Amino acid sequence: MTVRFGTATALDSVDLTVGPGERVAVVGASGAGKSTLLAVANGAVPPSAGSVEVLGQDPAALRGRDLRRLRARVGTVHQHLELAGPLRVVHEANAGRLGSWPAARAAWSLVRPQGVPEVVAALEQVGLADRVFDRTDALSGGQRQRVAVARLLVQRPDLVLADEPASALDPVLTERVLDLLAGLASSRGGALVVALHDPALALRRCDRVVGLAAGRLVLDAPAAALSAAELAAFYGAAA
Ligand SMILES: Nc1ncnc2c1ncn2[C@@H]1O[C@H](COP(=O)(O)OP(=O)(O)OP(=O)(O)O)[C@@H](O)[C@H]1O
Repeated sequence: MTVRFGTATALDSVDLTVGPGERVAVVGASGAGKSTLLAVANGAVPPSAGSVEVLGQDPAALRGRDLRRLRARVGTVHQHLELAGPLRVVHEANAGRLGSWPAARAAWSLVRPQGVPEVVAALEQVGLADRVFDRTDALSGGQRQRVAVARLLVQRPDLVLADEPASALDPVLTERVLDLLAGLASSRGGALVVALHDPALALRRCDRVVGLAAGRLVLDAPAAALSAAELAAFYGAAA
């Protein structure tokens, strides 16, 4: 599959299959195409050429309820955290499951938050249980990142996509968040695909590493077959 933005080719003839239960790190220099790959996988960006199947379905072929059902099964932590400013943390966390609620319940939840115990349990896992009714625009970058992870814990997707999910976190929280995302995917028998800039983290937390350079898939290997030094060199070579 190929993705072009105007004259720029973000992904160039990338052929990749991720199976259930896999934990895949996506590595590569800035601009290599990692975010685009994840955006294709969650159906946000359609390929310019070729095809994409997400959980056995082509998102571009789905409309209405079928598309909402597929979206409810895919959880994404975005690199640039798109948390809506004036919303409370509880609403942001609940956004993960709006797709699986009837429209009336979703709307009512903005007035009187629904499912608060599950939200609190998810926030507890990321160390933010005391911020449930705070505004998201009052949170630090790392706290926002953790709210985004809590949103996925509430959503319980079958496929977990994460774009630098721990970029604003300290080392302890980084490990915790990676644990949670991997656990979430494996508890549903699904896959985790995570873009990471830290080679050692990629090797420690994932069982497969795919590498992109200028939109091309140039590495696809079991983590056990790679060393951190080799991966670090890959970043350097791809820059
Ligand atoms: N919406 C867009 N419009 C135009 N070009 C885009 C768009 N999104 C991405 N690109 C281009 O596609 C290429 C791949 O970008 P992408 O964001 O996927 O890289 P990345 O590996 O995630 O980088 P980073 O590590 O810096 O986040 C880049 O050259 C980028 O400029």
